Amino acid sequence: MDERAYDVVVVGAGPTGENVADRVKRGGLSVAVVEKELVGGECSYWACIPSKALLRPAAALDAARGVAGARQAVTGVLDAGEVLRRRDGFVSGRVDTGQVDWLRGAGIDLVRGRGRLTGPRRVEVEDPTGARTVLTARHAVALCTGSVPVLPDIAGLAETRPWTSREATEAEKVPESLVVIGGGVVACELAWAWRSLGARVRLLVRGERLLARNEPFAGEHVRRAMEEAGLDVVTRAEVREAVRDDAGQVTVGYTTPEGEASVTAAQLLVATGRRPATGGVGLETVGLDPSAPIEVGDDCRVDGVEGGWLYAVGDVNGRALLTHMGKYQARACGDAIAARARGEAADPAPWSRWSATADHRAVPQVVFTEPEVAAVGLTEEAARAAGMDVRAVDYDLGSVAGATLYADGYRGHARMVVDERRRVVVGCTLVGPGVGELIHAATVAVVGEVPLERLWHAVPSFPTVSEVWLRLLETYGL
Ligand SMILES: Cc1cc2nc3c(=O)[nH]c(=O)nc-3n(C[C@H](O)[C@H](O)[C@H](O)COP(=O)(O)OP(=O)(O)OC[C@H]3O[C@@H](n4cnc5c(N)ncnc54)[C@H](O)[C@@H]3O)c2cc1C
Ligand SMILES: NC(=O)c1ccc[n+]([C@@H]2O[C@H](COP(=O)([O-])OP(=O)(O)OC[C@H]3O[C@@H](n4cnc5c(N)ncnc54)[C@H](O)[C@@H]3O)[C@@H](O)[C@H]2O)c1
Repeated sequence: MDERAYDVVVVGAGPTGENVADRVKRGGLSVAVVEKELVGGECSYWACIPSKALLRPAAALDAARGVAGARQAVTGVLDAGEVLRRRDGFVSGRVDTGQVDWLRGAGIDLVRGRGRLTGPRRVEVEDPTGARTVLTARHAVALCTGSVPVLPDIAGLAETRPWTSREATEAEKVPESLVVIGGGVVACELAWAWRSLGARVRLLVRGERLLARNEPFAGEHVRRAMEEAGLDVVTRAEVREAVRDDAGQVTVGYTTPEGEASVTAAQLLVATGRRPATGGVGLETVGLDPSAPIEVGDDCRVDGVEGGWLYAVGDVNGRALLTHMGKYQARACGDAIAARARGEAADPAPWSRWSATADHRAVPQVVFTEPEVAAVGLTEEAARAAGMDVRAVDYDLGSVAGATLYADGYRGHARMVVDERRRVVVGCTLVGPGVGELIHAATVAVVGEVPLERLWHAVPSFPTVSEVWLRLLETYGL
């Protein structure tokens, strides 16, 4: 068996693994990345990139339709074939040559195959032909294996061969109709995308509202827009069973407080969450329980491993399932590995460069529905649950001058959550067309713990939608 030694071995070449490898290489260490599928990971080929490519044309069309004068120039509907072709361009035919070239250029070795820990600092890789290579790591192994979709235990569901986010982002044809189980980000974005391309869509949501992790008004705005677009949203729906008939149609039976109901469609998408991809990675060979979540510190070093050489970074540690947060963790972790290899302690104290501190209080996220939902930090409810004395300040985004210019009849809402003891912003949620590009200002305020009195001097330009900051501060009482 081929055996090679490196300073660092990274398992998984998604955005997280690529960034860990990049940082340790910049830190002067040799590094190999193991990848079983495509360099670039889920994000590049079946998640962020193709889903946003599917959603962007509808947003562009809505933007034009929202402005008198431009509206009259838009007389047709989306060209679904062109949208799918554009999406295909972004995933490069699911060939990873470009990303492999980047790895090579950065001096990072790629080992294709499935990686598995077989003991301390040891990773065995099996390639598709069955050939095995052993990689040993002088300093660290970083598991960056991502996450996999969860299929709930519903009678008949697996036999219907439902779409997960993979099939829903790579489909080559618009289904005539689609049932979606779930009310989170994947469900909302992909329901919206396929509706915009012409599918009849029904969303079956178990809870009371869409996007339940966000401020309640976020889901309410999105639901209203969906219903206006002819998308059917059923809340408090408990799915009982699913069956696909000989003609290929899927029927899903569900129960609501009003009674039993069913829906038949050409396709079914299950979007009920994701779990860390820890299956078969050999955690038991290094003394960890493979059925338990991997516990890590803020430098992503795994707790309970003798010698402290194992790290778990990105989706696999379950801290914040977002590409930008995986990359952020990768920068902290990669720099910590490189510093420790130089003999430095690299203490992951809060806000040090070796700590992913923002994971706890300042995770930004944009949901690319129409309206968009952009949020960072804590919701009012989460802040109260954390024991903070907070005040939520609300403002109708549609009455900001910049918003009225941006779109006729602009509808949106903003909430700023203020920690009253420290008089700093701990959370912000914006809902409305184009708000995704506004959220970074809030992220800076939250991470910087900027006192409101100083924030007052951050003057937003007139007439931009960002003037909502002035209005929020005035509403607060400044
Ligand atoms: C539909 C959808 C849309 C999304 N949209 C967004 C978005 O707009 N913005 C955002 O920030 N996040 C988004 N996300 C989340 C984002 O995709 C993930 O947070 C991100 O991909 C995590 O990166 P990662 O590198 O940790 O894992 P992944 O991207 O999953 O990469 C893990 C890699 O490890 C490889 N691997 C796994 N096991 C092994 C093994 N044993 N050996 C070798 N290789 C292995 C896999 O093949 C894969 O390439 C979306 C997710 C979904 C499902
Ligand atoms: N734009 C973005 O940033 C973006 C886009 C897509 C995905 N993501 C990330 O991917 C991750 C996964 O997204 P997701 O939407 O799959 O997960 P999620 O956890 O956000 O939502 C899961 C949904 O499924 C429902 N659900 C769970 N079990 C169910 C069951 N048995 N029956 C019916 N409904 C059930 C939940 O109530 C919830 O509505 C998220 O953490 C998100 O951060 C991000």
